Order: sequence, then structure tokens, then C-alpha cells
Amino acid sequence: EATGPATENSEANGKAVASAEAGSAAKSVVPEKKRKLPEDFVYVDEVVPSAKINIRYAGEYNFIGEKIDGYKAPYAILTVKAAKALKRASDELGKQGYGLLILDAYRPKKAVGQFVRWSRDPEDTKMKAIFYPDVDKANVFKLGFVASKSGHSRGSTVDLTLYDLKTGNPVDMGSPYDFFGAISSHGTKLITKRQTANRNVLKNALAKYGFTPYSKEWWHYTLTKEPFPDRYFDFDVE
Ligand SMILES: C[C@@H](N)C(=O)N[C@H](C)C(=O)O
Ligand SMILES: [Zn+2]
Repeated sequence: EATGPATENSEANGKAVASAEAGSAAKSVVPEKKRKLPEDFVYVDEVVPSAKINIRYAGEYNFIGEKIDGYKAPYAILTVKAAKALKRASDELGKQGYGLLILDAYRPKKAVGQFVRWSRDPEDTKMKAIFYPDVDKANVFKLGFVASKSGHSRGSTVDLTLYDLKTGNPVDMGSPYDFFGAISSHGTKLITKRQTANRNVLKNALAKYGFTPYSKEWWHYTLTKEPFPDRYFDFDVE
């Protein structure tokens, strides 16, 4: 049995998932979508209605422990092209009994700016025990766990996992979302065969519809033929 950090089904992550699922009860407090998105962008729930959405950076349960700049509401936004590809992957996964749980999508540049400022403050280790117990936060960029120019800001990168359509529970991927450590890499030997198989279900479906995985983070995928390969956007998520 692999040892390591708590998985998505564990108590720590259960809190986040519970809050995601409480999302339906709390819908009235989620601000109405108010932004006319830039051309070629779309709210993901309007293209992939079966997806659950729990945008961690719009709340406090994330590696910093604060709401992140530019996330004014917990919406997932992507380019139309990426959202449509995700819909095709989701339809295929649906036949295998899985739905998608989206944890981050388009990320404004100002959010990345906050990540950079956070990494330079050694005093602030509020979420270290949960998200980066074995890593010095000053090194999260160098180690590739966070990017100072993130694909997320180009609008065709998504962080996501699977949930079981029968139970509604997230699938066990062997390490929690945004756990910065070797156990989050594709191909790690630190997880069980079942957990590896679960990661591969997600990877194979997304690869089939044009997404490239990221070796260090099982949850992070970029549309290979992205429509804005050189543009980094900064409009708010709202
Ligand atoms: C921070 C994490 N969720 C992530 O997305 N990491 C990649 C490397 C990024 O910041 O683009
Ligand atoms: Zn990511």
C-alpha cells in the first residue's frame, strides 16, 4: 500500500469537495455571471453541464490559504475550443461512469502575480502541512509546481479530476489536487496500481481529444493546439 499525503477522498480534501457539493445549496450566494467574456471564451458549465466545478482559488482552501486575486466568483472559464474538446472527453468518460470535476481553468495574470509574491514571503506557511510539506515554498517555481507565466492565463489549460457518476465522489488519484511533491507526477511509483489506473483513465480520455498532460501534476492539461499560444490574459473571473 502506498503511503503519502491524503487523497481527494480524505478528510482534508473532503472539506473542499463537500463545499463544492454544497455549491448547489449555496448557489444563491454565488454572484451572477456578469462579464461579457472576451471573444472566443466561454463559461465551461454552459458547454459541459455534467461537470462539477470547484474553483479552489476562488475560496480559501488552496495552497496559499486565501482567496486569490482576480477570482471574483467560482466560475470555470476556458476558450471555446478547449471547452468543446473537454465536452467530447467528458462524453466519452460518461460512458465509462465518470464525470469531470474542474478545479481551475482560465487564471488571470494578476493571480499568478499573487503566487509569486507569496513564494517570496518565507513567514507565510499557513498551508504548508497540507499542500507542500516537503518543499521549500521559495522553490515551487523552480521545481515546476507553479508557473510564473502560466498556461492557465492563455485560457486553454485546465486542472481537473474525475468523479464517480454513481456516487458523486471524487476518484482516488493517489495525491490531492495541488499537492506539490513527487507523488503528484505521472508515472510515480509512490501510488497504488489502482490510483495509477485512475490517473490513466483521465489522461487517455483527455489525450484522445487533444490535451497534453503535464508530467509533474496529474491534474493539469493544456489543449495542444491552443488558440492563444502567446497571449496571457488578465480579465477577472466573475
Ligand atoms: C498551481 C498549479 N495548480 C498549476 O497550475 N501549476 C502549473 C505549473 C501552472 O502554474 O501553470
Ligand atoms: Zn494547472
